Amino acid sequence: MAVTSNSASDSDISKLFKPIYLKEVPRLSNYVPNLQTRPNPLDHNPYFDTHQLQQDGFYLTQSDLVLRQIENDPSPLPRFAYHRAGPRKHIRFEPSDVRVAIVTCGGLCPGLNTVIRELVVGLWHLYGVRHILGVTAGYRGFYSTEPLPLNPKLVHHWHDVGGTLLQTSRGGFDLNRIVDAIQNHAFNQVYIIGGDGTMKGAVKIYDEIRSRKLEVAVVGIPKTVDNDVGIIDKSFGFQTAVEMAQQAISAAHVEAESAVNGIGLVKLMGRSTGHIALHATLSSRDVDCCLIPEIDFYLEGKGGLFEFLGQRLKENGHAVLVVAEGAGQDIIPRTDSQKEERDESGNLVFLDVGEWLKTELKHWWAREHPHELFTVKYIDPTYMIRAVHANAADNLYCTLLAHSAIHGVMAGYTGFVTGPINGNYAYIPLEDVAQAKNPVDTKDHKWSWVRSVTNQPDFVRRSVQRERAENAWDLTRREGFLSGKNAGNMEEPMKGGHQGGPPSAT
Ligand SMILES: Nc1ncnc2c1ncn2[C@@H]1O[C@H](COP(=O)(O)OP(=O)(O)OP(=O)(O)O)[C@@H](O)[C@H]1O
Ligand SMILES: O=P(O)(O)OC[C@H]1O[C@](O)(CO)[C@@H](O)[C@@H]1O
Ligand SMILES: [Mg+2]
Repeated sequence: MAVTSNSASDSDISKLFKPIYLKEVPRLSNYVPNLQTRPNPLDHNPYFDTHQLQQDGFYLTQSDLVLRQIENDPSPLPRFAYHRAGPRKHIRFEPSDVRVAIVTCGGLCPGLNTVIRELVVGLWHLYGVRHILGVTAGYRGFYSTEPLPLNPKLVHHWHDVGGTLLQTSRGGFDLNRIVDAIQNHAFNQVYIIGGDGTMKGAVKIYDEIRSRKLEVAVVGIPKTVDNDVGIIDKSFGFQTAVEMAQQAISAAHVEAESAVNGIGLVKLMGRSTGHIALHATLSSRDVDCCLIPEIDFYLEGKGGLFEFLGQRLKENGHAVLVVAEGAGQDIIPRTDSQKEERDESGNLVFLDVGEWLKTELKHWWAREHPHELFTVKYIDPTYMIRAVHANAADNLYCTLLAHSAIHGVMAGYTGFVTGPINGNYAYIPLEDVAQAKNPVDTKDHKWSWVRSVTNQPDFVRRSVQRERAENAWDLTRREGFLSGKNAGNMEEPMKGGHQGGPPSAT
């Protein structure tokens, strides 16, 4: 179909479109010689209309693609396409030979049990696989515990339960012992469900399996309540977490409104990204200020948080403040040992930004208005937003994810991740997903929308000014060193540990 326009000829329009590059996903046949091809057992599945299966369109082919960038903007960045997820006419595994391992790693996320359930049920009923084992307690479970045999009857109610009934853990990634265990148990399909760290581990497992030339397919199913995995539209469990966060915000609002000069402070999960805080703020509309890791903020002085909250208290008598756990970590004073503290997976242990803000708010008020009533009600729902079962939308999402993963693996894809891109499920190279991050884009309209809803200060401009001030300081210092002048007299610029005053250059 030709694209037409009133202002340009067809050929002019076609020149506007940038080329599209296909992101190929590895296949077992790339390194396993003489891999057999078999008809898909769905051909004879009583639940599928066999006549319809023979029609074009049910089985997906190499030409079924999903575009990552559906808008055609003038930026020089290339556009990418991925193979669409779904059943293929031919598969690469004999179902009776399949031995499946399913593992969950990292923090909890609503929907984990749904994904496990749907993997088991899908493998069993769609492809007739009977050897399905759950590796317990995360990566370390491969070499430290006996796997748990799974079947549809056992997992029947799992989608109704929060957490992961296979258990999870952080740390314990011992590559050789994991791949040895995969060999010893004769697993030939490994389904790895986890977040960014888990996906990095999955890449290493896939590389090792490939270098040992094992006939083992590896698929990653991205899980993260923080929504910090890139390329895919959003991760499962995220919507449920945002919904749960509403309850905390609503309680904070009630508490704040019922007090004289009341501040309701809610801390929400979000280690390096503020998606939960941002989405909860936009959907709640009770929030006066939202602080996320992607935006620097400061407390005192012109344009600071205190000035803004003071104004809100004057106007409305109360204010609600939502803060993502990773926000402000660079300005909370910490000891040297706190600077080094890491969890078992190597993630930096954060200080409680909510507790810190609560204390600072109280000090500020006592200083500025010593004779006026003031209350801060701090709500930290932490695990309550993720230790629940998935809502309806996430349950459906988890089911489609699990089935997409199964179809891809049975077709012989490996080293891949499945997830929705622009609403269509796709197969994406594992390595790409392990590297991709998904920070909140503070330059796009969604963040502007947050600011228009809250009217909070433009910390962006301030932080840019601070950056400029620091760069200017660096330049001066370098020049000082080069010219040998004043080098020893320079003071350090304001960094972590200060009380959040505005940059001196402002
Ligand atoms: N770079 C890495 N290489 C290999 N394994 C890793 C790497 N990073 C993390 N892992 C392993 O992946 C597992 C999960 O990692 P982590 O605890 O960081 O959670 P995650 O998958 O990022 O999930 P989330 O952060 O959403 O809770 C752990 O067993 C950890 O040892
Ligand atoms: O206390 P845990 O289980 O390590 O998990 C906490 C972390 O997990 C996450 O939910 C996901 O990474 C983060 O938001 C949070 O920092
Ligand atoms: Mg992580």
